[in-house]
Amino acid sequence: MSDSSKDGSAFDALLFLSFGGPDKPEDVRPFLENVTRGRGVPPERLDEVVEHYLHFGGVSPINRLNLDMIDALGSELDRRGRTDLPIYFGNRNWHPLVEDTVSTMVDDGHRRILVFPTSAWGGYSGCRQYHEDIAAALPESSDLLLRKLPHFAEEPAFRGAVADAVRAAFGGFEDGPAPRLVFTAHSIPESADRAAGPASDGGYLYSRQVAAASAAVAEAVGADDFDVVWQSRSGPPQVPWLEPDICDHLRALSDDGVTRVVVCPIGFISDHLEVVWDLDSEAADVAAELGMEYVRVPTAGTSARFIALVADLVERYVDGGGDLTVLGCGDNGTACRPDCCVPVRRPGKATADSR
Ligand SMILES: CC1=C(CCC(=O)O)c2cc3nc(cc4[nH]c(cc5[nH]c(cc1n2)c(C)c5CCC(=O)O)c(CCC(=O)O)c4C)C(CCC(=O)O)=C3C
Ligand SMILES: [Fe+2]
Repeated sequence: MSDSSKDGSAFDALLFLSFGGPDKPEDVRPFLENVTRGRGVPPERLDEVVEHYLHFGGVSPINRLNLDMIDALGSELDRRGRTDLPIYFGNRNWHPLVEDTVSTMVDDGHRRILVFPTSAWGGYSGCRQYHEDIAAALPESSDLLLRKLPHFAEEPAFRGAVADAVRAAFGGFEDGPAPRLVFTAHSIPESADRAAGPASDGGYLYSRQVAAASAAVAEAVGADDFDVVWQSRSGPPQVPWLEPDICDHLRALSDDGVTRVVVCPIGFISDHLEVVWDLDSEAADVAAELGMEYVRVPTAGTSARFIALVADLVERYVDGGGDLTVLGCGDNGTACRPDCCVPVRRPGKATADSR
C-alpha cells in the first residue's frame, strides 16, 4: 500500500453511489429520460424499455438490492470494529439522487467522504460518469473531500466471488455434456470502448477488463472454453456497439451443437432489471426456442465474499491512506487521468449534452 497520498485525516462517512432505478410506474419515463438525456437513444428503444420495467410493475429491483448490500456492508464494518462510518445511498439517475444525499451528508456534519461506486469497470458509464456525478453533487464552495474508490475489476476477491457463483451453477447440471460458459456485460458503443482507459494504454479499457476478469473466473472454475459477449445495447442500429449480442451468440452456439449454457452476468453486481429482463426473460426465451438448457448465474453483490471485498476497499482508504494512482480513484470528481474514459460525442449530438 502506497503512503504517498496519506494526509493523516480519516474519512468520516461512506457514500454508496449507484445507477438508480424507478420505484413505481410513474417513475419509469422520467428515470429513462435522465439516463438517456443527450445520448441519441432512439425513442422506439425507450418505448421498448418502458415495457420491460412495466413487466415488473414499474419497479426496478436495483434500489432494494443496493439497500441490501448497504445493510450487509454496515454489518461487516461493525463486525470489524468500524462503527464510526455511516453509509449513505445516492444515485446518478433516480432518487435518492446523489446531490440530495451529499447535501444531507453535509448537513449531518460530514466533510471527508469515501465513495463506493457500484461498477467494477473503467469506461464512461462505469467510471468517468461517476466522477461527473460527484463533481455535480459538490456544493459551490466547500471544504468537502469526496474520494472515489478504484475499479474493482482486478480484485481477486471480486473474481473469486463470481467464480463461487459459477461453480455452484455448474454443480446444478445432471450428467451429460459440459455446459458452455458465457460471460456477459453491458454493451457500449465501440467508440466509447476505444475512448475507455488512459489513452496512453491505447484505450479499450472496458472490454479488456471484462475479458480479463472473465478469463480469470473461467480459469478458477476449470472451464477451458468460454465466451465473452454483450447485452442490452440501445443506440441507433447504424452505430456499432460491442458484439456479439448474447441472443445472437446463443443461436450461433446452438448451430455449433451446444445444448447447455451457463450465463454469467459478470458486468453487473446485482440482479437488477438488465439481468432479470434481458437475461432471465429475453435470452432465456431464445435458449428455450433453441432447446438449450440455460442457467443464469446470480450476480456477486450480496455474497459474503463480495461484501468483504467492499469492506476491504473501504479499510484500505478510510484512514487517508491507499493508492491514489490506481485507475478509477479520484478526488471531487477529478478523473484519475485527464485522458481516462473520456465521454464520446454521439454523431449528430455534438452540443446537446448538457444536463
Ligand atoms: C457499462 C454500463 C453499465 C455497467 C456499469 C454500471 O453499473 O454503472 C450499465 C449499468 C446499468 N444500466 C442500467 C439501465 C439502463 N442503461 C441504459 C443505457 C445505457 N447503459 C450503458 C452502459 C452501461 N450501463 C450505455 C452506454 C447506455 C446507452 C445510453 C448512454 O450512452 O448512457 C438505459 C436506457 C435505456 C436502454 O437503452 O436500455 C437503462 C434503463 C442499469 C439499471 C437497471 C435497473 O433499473 O435495474 C444499470 C445498473
Ligand atoms: Fe446501462
